[in-house]
Amino acid sequence: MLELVKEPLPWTQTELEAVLRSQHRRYHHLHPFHARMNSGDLTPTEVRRWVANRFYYQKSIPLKDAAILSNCTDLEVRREWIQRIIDHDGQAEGEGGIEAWLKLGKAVGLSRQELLEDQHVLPGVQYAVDAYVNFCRTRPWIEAVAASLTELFGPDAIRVRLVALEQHYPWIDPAGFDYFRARLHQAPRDAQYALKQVLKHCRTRESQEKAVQALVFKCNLLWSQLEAIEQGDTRPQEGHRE
Ligand SMILES: O=C(O)c1cc(C(=O)O)c2c(n1)C(=O)C(=O)c1cc(C(=O)O)[nH]c1-2
Repeated sequence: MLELVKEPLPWTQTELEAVLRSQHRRYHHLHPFHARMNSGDLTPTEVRRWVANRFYYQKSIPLKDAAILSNCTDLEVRREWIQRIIDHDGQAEGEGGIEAWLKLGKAVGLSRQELLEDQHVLPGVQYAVDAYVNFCRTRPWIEAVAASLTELFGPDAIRVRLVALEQHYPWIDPAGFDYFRARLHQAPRDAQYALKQVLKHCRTRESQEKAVQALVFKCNLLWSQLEAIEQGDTRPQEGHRE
């Protein structure tokens, strides 16, 4: 007898948005490392480890956005999305988010060279971030757009972090915090645009579930990144090898 396989009904846009927003529970603001950062308990070594390793994420963001552009067949989306690359790279020397993160590096005692040469990048961070770039290179562009939706949750976390850094870490030059201030207006704009695209393009239940999976994947990357940073370098140090 022929059995009809019932496709699950698509979610409405409101339902899809609610499922996407509910992934907040997986976001890295809940990680113990961020909790310790916000209560002022990180040592200078741990702050530097975080800044140096997050720089690897920051500098990979334009690579993943360029990958999205290269896969995106929609001219209007490309026209908007390109702004993200400009925000990070700037349009001239001394501009852009990557430069601002280098300034944060300087404020915590890390040289440009140390950051640009990945001198302190942990294997776990490198693998996690590279997996995100690879995801955006190989998956349909709308899934990569969905993965960027962690930025729906970012501004609240950054607001709390900014106050905590200024309050608990007086040894950091506050000029280093400009990066976070810029993200407070860039991230909501970016997240709203990305959400609009996902709601518009993901109309079947299958594509909607793929979008949610992409967001979960991205939350897991951010979580793994902090796990590695929390753990620190467990490799044998130079001179201690057999
Ligand atoms: O500091 C943070 O907690 C945080 C989180 C995220 C995020 O949620 O992915 C981003 C950023 N910062 C950020 O600075 C940034 O440029 C950025 C780009 C993206 C993205 O996936 O397109 N996420 C984030």
